[in-house]
Amino acid sequence: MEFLDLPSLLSSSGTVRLPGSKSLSNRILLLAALADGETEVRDLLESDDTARMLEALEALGVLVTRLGHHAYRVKGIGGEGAFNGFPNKQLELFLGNAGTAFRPLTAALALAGGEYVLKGVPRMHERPIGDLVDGLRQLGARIDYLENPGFPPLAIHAPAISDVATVSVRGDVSSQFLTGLLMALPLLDRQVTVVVEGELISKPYIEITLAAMARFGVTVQREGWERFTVAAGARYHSPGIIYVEGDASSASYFLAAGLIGGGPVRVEGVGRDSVQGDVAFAEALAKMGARIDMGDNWIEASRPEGGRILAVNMDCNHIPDAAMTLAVVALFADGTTTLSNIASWRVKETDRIAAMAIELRKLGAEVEEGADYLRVTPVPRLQPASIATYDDHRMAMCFSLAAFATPLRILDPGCTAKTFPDYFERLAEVAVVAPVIAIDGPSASGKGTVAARVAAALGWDYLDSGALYRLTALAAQKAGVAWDDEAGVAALAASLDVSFAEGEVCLAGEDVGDAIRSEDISGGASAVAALPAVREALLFRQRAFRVAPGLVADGRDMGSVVFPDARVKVFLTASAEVRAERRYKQLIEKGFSASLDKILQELRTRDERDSQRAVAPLQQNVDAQLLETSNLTIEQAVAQVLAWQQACGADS
Ligand SMILES: O=C(O)C1=C[C@@H](OP(=O)(O)O)[C@@H](O)[C@H](O)C1
Ligand SMILES: C=C(OP(=O)(O)O)C(=O)O
Repeated sequence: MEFLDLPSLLSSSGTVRLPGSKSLSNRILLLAALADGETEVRDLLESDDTARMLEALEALGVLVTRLGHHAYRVKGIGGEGAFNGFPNKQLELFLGNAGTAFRPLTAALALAGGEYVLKGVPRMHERPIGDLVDGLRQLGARIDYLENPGFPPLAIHAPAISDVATVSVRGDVSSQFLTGLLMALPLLDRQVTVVVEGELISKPYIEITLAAMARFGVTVQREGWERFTVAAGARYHSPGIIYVEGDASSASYFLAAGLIGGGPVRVEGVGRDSVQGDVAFAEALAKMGARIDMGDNWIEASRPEGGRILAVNMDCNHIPDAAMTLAVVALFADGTTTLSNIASWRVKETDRIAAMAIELRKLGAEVEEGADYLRVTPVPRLQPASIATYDDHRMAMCFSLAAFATPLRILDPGCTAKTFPDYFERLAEVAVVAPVIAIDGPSASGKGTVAARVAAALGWDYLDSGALYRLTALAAQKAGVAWDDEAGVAALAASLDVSFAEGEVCLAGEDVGDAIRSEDISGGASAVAALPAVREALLFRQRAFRVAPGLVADGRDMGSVVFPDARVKVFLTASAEVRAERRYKQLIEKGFSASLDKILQELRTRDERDSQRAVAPLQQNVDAQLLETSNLTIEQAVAQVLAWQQACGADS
């Protein structure tokens, strides 16, 4: 599985231009398709969810022209006279996991006339749609469930339109059912009132629907949240050019980064004037201690000097998507945070209450999960973990913020494509990562000594990566896990409790420097090194050393594979003769007998093998500084690395 390893994040600041709002993009595309005239949609979100809507509209016969720079021209199919439906009347459509495509298109196609099959990804087939179908059937729609009653996939047939004037729809599972009905009603050309049954959830999304319909010339009469009436003769008319606001839910990750990492972090594209309910996330964040500044089209979040992050009890029904971000902010709070009235989380991209609880616990937090709430109690030190994302873009995005507390691995990071394909690139622009100095070099070059001393001088952590396979073999032996038990050894490798200092290698607090050099463990090291899952786990374990204030790592592939983004990369070497002499002196000092000639011979053979091997051959990378230490003392070599580090700036 694809993964992305995030190092510890130290601080945040900067500005992010938000991608277009998913909720607005898909509504505007559908309304533009149903309207008369051409609509130029600017700043459209380009992501999986909007791609599904665009594909569907084009398959239905709507002419869409891509103008570039997130602009699209949609030629509406509306016009004078009765609505005749879409040009293509018999189709199977695949709508992925896009609720904002599936629900509104179900309603529009059920009333438009035609034979359609609507499908999605397996998870979409577990997301309810029965309340919408029930509402549409009252109007005469003919819809069959192809698998489980109440769930997609659906077969839609030409309707036998009834003349009822009032229909009811349940609003307590998803507001998208009411949205879908309202958007489709102008196709009927007569007055219909929708009565909402049950407490409507996610209310601000209905405001988005009403605002979008209004931009296309249809005003819905409403009585609070209970009754909505679309008048006879209501028709969608193109507004000509329409701009899509930035996505307020996507803004939540950056605003939260502003609070957790200090900020200020500014998002552009939404602000005071937004029609999206998720701008209320800013208020929620303010309750947790953020300083929020807002303009017409921007919001900025920061942490006041010396400010703490405060635990809250909050009803999050009005911000179901952005509230997931609060659950991760809660990891940094000064007590227990409770997010309530979020039952709808259970029927979204995944069961988000369950998924959130499982993944937060992996980091060490204490979590209580209820039918419609989540309670998070943080711990002083979070632990590195591999975070599963359940094909849920928001799981990937909100958990990235936990990197302000610990390095972590995000599994399947590509799932952000649902609404935010380049999320992690944007995050990298506003987050400062823990610095790392990567020192690679041949054996006996003295890189370990230099690296450990540089780390001590800077007060940073030190990683002797060369010892890790040996340590894994030893840890497995101690735990009674066989060296060929791939999953067992990988699990141990991922959570190896090791620490390094000059001349010392500790496993669970015990110095095992000599134990890992035994012949037995050497054999174990090569056995476990052959297991792919162990290699992957150790890659993460190495990266998990990258914590504040910084890391000095030595090995053979530190700069090329493990920390390719290290700002200071050093290739530390010395002539084979000098290295042989250093090794010889070391052995003699320890009381071993040794032959200089033999050591030299062995070193040459090893150098040859290391530089010839196919995987990560030992060589100086183009971006590494050469530190030739044949004529340098250890102190001089250390001073040189420190000078390079300083030249990179204090935050490198
Ligand atoms: O109408 C919309 O654009 C949305 C409504 C909300 O769903 P529910 O009404 O199902 O809570 C929200 O979670 C979803 O991401 C988008
Ligand atoms: C619930 C979400 O999506 P959908 O539009 O598919 O309902 C979401 O984006 O968090």
